[in-house]
Amino acid sequence: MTLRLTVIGTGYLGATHAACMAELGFEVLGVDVDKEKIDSLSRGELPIHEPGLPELLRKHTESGRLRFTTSFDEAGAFGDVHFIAVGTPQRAGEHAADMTYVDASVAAIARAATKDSLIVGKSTVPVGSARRLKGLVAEESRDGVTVNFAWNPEFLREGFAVADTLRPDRLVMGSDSAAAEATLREVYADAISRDTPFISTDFETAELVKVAANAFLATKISFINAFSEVTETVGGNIRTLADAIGLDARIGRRFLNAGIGFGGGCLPKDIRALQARVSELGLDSTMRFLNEVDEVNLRRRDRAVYVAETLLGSLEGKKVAVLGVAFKPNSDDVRDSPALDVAARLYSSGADVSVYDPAANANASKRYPRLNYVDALATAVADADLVMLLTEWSEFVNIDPAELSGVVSHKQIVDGRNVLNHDKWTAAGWDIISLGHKSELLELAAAE
Ligand SMILES: NC(=O)c1ccc[n+]([C@@H]2O[C@H](COP(=O)([O-])OP(=O)(O)OC[C@H]3O[C@@H](n4cnc5c(N)ncnc54)[C@H](O)[C@@H]3O)[C@@H](O)[C@H]2O)c1
Ligand SMILES: O=c1ccn([C@@H]2O[C@H](COP(=O)(O)OP(=O)(O)O[C@H]3O[C@H](CO)[C@@H](O)[C@H](O)[C@H]3O)[C@@H](O)[C@H]2O)c(=O)[nH]1
Repeated sequence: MTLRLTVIGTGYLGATHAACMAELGFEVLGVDVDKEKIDSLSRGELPIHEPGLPELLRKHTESGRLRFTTSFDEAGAFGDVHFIAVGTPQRAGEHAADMTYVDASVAAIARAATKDSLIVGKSTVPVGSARRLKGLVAEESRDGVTVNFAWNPEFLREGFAVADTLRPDRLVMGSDSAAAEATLREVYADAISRDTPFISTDFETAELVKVAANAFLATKISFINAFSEVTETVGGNIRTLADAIGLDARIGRRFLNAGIGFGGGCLPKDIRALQARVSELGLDSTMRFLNEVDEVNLRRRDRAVYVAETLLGSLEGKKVAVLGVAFKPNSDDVRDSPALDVAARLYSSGADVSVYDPAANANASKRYPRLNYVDALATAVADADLVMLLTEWSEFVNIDPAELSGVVSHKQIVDGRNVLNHDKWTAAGWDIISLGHKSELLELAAAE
């Protein structure tokens, strides 16, 4: 009989996992404590922006293969495998991860399970959590019901979440049970049949693989961004530098795009949680370099604000058009978004900030309601003293500068993501300043 799956937590990760598992042929029940979200998903309406996901959600809610509930009792009676996909945000005022939601959801589903089943953690957690949670499951599960436990970290990227889930580049599971491994191999049979590497290991390795991957990616971005501080001072082309080192197969070109740095619901909080966890383990200096990774990253945002302030003399009363506030293109996610942070800081310094993002305006306006959100690029840039491209949506990368030329007050643009063609913009009479590049214009403005 085909396995029945539940996915507990139906946010960016859980909604994707649930719909993709339905696409693979499983009967799936999504569970969340957020009733509004569950109602929306039950109607086949996706409350987030994720390319390809609305179609899958509609298809499988219509077919009945994918349902949603707020009831753990229903989930406990239904599921053979329960995936945990709830949030592990940074604790307020601390670096450590908040495990409240994971603990609560694992305990709740262990209590509710009325048949032998497997709980599989997917959320990103501090090392040592899985072994502790396995103990919690043993305490909470009912007499006569065997509830097994495994850890299966998730590596999907927002914007590519569907493809990454249906065609992952690797599968990692931590467990101490052959039965748990056999069940997860059944869940992932489709990917395994295409020779996707399936790494079966212990709990600690599985948990660490996840945070190590994100720490490495964050380090790679801050590495190139640290060099961008050098090229901003001495000259040189940061993109050519990245291309040239990226051609060394040991280094690779991906994740060497300099700009305003990384954000989102994962990399920033995960490097901080990793540092906090190793400090708890008494290894205070082991991950100290991640402090620097974080610092370099945050300095990029300072740089973007500095460039705007310097070009405009003072921000007071100046009109700045911000293009993009999502933490990356093809997403509506503004968690720890560098772009939104910069926009908010420009506003705090007195600028009149017009924001246009193809998908993230609504989420951004919940966080910073005072910015002026508009629903078209042309409206955002109208009469602007300065245009700042902060998230590299293709709509912005492909702008024809001639089309904006008559619309703005001053033809000056800051490329916060290093994606615009300087020659094209300069030929159209624009002053263009890219983060990571030395600029005479900026030096002149700073000297004034
Ligand atoms: N977003 C990603 O791309 C991604 C990728 C890999 C791993 N992760 C990890 O996955 C986890 C979830 O991330 P996310 O971005 O989907 O977060 P999210 O905030 O979008 O979703 C979390 C969901 O969990 C729900 N929830 C909270 N407590 C619950 C409970 N007790 N029972 C049921 N539902 C509950 C919330 O209502 C919310 O809908 C995090 O640990 C994150 O680090 C995320
Ligand atoms: O060269 C680069 C690449 C990325 N970024 C920025 O880095 C952030 C993160 O980008 P990305 O990693 O593509 O997005 P996420 O969806 O947050 O995915 C990361 O975090 C997820 C949650 O843990 C993991 O599952 C993924 O594997 C991991 O890539 C974004 O702000 C990007 O703009 C750069 O500044 N330069």
